Amino acid sequence: MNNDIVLSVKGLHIAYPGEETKIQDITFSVRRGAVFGLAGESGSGKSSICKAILGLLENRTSIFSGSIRFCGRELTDLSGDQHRAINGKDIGYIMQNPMAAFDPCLKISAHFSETIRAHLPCSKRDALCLGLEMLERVGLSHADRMMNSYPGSLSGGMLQRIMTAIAISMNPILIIADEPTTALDTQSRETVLDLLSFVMREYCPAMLLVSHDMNLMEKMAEDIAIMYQGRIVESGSVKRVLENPQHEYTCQLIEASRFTWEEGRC
Ligand SMILES: Nc1ncnc2c1ncn2[C@@H]1O[C@H](COP(=O)(O)OP(=O)(O)OP(=O)(O)O)[C@@H](O)[C@H]1O
Repeated sequence: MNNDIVLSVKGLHIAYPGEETKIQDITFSVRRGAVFGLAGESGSGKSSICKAILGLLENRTSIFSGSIRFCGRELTDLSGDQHRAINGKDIGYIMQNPMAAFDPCLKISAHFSETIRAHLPCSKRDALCLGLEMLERVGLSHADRMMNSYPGSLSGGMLQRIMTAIAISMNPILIIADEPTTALDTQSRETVLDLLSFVMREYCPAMLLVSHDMNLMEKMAEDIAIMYQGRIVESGSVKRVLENPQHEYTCQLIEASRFTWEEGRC
């Protein structure tokens, strides 16, 4: 086994009965301390792959086969409880929509306390101390006040930072960041970019970064796979893919991302 490989996905197939798009033959690996980018059109299957890694695909509505190995351990054989022991601790998850990631009825302190105490045998007070430290680390001032706030009273950008703080509080081996810049304005995109760069510099996890945004990929990722209609149509180093794209869809993605950021800067 190559110890440098944290996540290895091989021959993954996912189908939703009745849905036309089938996710087929997905193979890639994520190295320790490196960012692997998964880019592609909407509906090509990126979130489904993340869900498969996290054990969140429902047997009732989806059929999947293939291998997903995390630090050498096969994940597709695990029970829900076994996944829950890994998710949030060894695998941190930064979701696409920060508003949807939080329970609106629970204060931020409860979100920290629940995640940390699910994995560490510590008191509520110790969990909150760790939470406060993490909020400061991701650059949020007034951490005390924030802990006492409900998600609805905070901006999307703040919630994204808090979600990142929760994700890194357990020092995960792998972080999955699913479309972290989608639907953000240019300035917020730059902030998320700084935040993810900070996470990589300080915590050095492996990261699976899912995005349409080739600018983000260029700045963050070493290697990339491009998905189109449920398949990986091109993969390689980000430098090679950007300089010499082989698939027509890759060219469109690069062009669209250039336009988006330029548009935002006007
Ligand atoms: N729970 C589900 N039940 C049925 N079909 C689903 C389900 N989840 C996803 N799909 C279908 O699977 C395909 C892939 O969806 P998925 O959300 O994984 O794509 P994506 O690349 O992440 O898209 P986006 O970038 O818009 O988030 C789509 O055709 C979608 O409609």
